[in-house]
Amino acid sequence: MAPRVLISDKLSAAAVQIFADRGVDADFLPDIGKDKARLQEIIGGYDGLAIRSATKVTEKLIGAAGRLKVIGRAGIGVDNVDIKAATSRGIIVMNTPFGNAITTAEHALSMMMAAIRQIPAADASTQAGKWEKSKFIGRELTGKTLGLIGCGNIGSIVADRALGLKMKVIAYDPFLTPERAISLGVEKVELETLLARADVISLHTPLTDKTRNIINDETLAAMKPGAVLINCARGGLADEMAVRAALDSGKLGAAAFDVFVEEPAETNPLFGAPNFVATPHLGASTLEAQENVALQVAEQMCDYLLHGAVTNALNMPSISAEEAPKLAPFVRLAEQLGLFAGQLTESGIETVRLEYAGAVAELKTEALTAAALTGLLTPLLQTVNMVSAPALAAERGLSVEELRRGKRGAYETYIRLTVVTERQERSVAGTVFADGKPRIIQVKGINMEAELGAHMLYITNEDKPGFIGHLGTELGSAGVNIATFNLGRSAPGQDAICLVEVDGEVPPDVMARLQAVSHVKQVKALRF
Ligand SMILES: NC(=O)C1=CN([C@@H]2O[C@H](COP(=O)(O)OP(=O)(O)OC[C@H]3O[C@@H](n4cnc5c(N)ncnc54)[C@H](O)[C@@H]3O)[C@@H](O)[C@H]2O)C=CC1
Ligand SMILES: O=C(O)C(=O)COP(=O)(O)O
Repeated sequence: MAPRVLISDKLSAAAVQIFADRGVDADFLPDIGKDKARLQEIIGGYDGLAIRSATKVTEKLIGAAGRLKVIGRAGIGVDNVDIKAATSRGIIVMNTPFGNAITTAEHALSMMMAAIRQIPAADASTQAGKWEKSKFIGRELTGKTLGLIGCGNIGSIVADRALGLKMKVIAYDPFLTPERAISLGVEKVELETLLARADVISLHTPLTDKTRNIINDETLAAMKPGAVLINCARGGLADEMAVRAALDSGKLGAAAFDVFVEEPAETNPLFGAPNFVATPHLGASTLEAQENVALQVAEQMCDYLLHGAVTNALNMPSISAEEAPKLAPFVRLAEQLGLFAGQLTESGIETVRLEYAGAVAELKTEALTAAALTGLLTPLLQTVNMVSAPALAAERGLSVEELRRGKRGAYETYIRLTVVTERQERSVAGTVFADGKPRIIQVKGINMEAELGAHMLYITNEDKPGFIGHLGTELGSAGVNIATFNLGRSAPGQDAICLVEVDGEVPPDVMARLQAVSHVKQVKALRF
């Protein structure tokens, strides 16, 4: 059955076309994002949700989205998505980090010019028949200092264009490297310096706990008198009441905002303030940007839903369409190793160590570790997948170690998973043969070669004559058919392990009889 996607915001029709071309059923309901109740009712029927900023993907909505595998944001900001809730339900959240960056940078520059030359007010006055030439005296940008708070994708495009306008550009961004600052032609400064020196300040950070209200009474007081403030990033970066007061007092010469704490902003403390310019979250709204982000998000969502390829996800490492098929058998192996160890481990796991040897070490091992953790946590948790497993493991205080090494021993490539608990260390290793099927090649240091079926018996025993016959008789007389039988031992007469695939569940009374077979130490039924 084709995957189903809901487009719940106003995406360009280009997205609908991509979904259709690639064989994904897409329902284009661009107003439903704003109808929370209706969205909640229907979301359960979809594998993918494509959004812009109007749809709020809350924990409650995610709770009703039983089938959802991917949320695609046609744009940059994902503050309207509860990523933590999505992650713990195993849903990938992806965005399109570059498609609308130029357009948004251009909007920030338009807002800067509009504010500094009072274009909206001059326009209204002129069209009202007044000719107030002396009322609208502006300021020149050449030679002025632009202070960027946040110099990532959009901030650096703004910097490039502002340098073309002969402005001096300074930037406060803790993650901007000195080398990058030099190559952009901007001076990296601390926030206090930026506030003290900038004639125009433009915000280009995401909204986080650190950036919320970064523009407040205190930072406004530290600005130059008559400074101009631009916000085309996120409402909430500036305290709107404080900005209003600064405009009223003349401390701020002008401000131009595209984004507001509450959106849609039908009323706002800033509306009507002197020299204030507003647009309704238009930063990304050009034909070019909307086509870019719609095409990109639709392609990314199709790649994931149809082939398991992951691009621009915020809660999962990227896996290209080329890598996905190479990775798939190792994902299965890693998950089986995790399931194996998870079912055998009774006490609390402290550390999980994954060793990747040979060719597999060249693949996206982060994804394989996520698959191993999925298997490991499956016996403990109801729903877990590669997206949620790393976060769930971290929540449980599990320390995860990854080692990568060249080919070693008889196998071209293998994965070994070691689980360390308070009491013991237990390892299980496996490989993928040319047929693409995973095999277990070592359990607790004992070599063997076993394919894992749906129902397995894991038996530890002493390597003594008579054991196999006795075991076979018990299973046969209980009507349990043996599909495969694999043995390994540390040395003749020493510890041995037996992995038996059986054609169905083994009843508890038969398990008890197997446990009583001579030389058996432990019998455990495992499910894969
Ligand atoms: N108005 C609109 O329609 C649009 C708004 N946006 C918004 O623009 C903002 C920037 O987007 P991008 O440049 O693509 O993001 P980005 O992630 O490329 O850049 C953000 C920069 O902010 C910096 N940063 C993070 N925390 C900081 C802090 N505490 N202080 C100073 N800098 C900090 C980061 O180091 C990074 O360099 C986002 O909030 C995004 O949602 C994006 C597109 C359209
Ligand atoms: O991409 C972003 O972060 C934006 O803010 C654009 O929002 P929009 O898609 O126009 O609702």
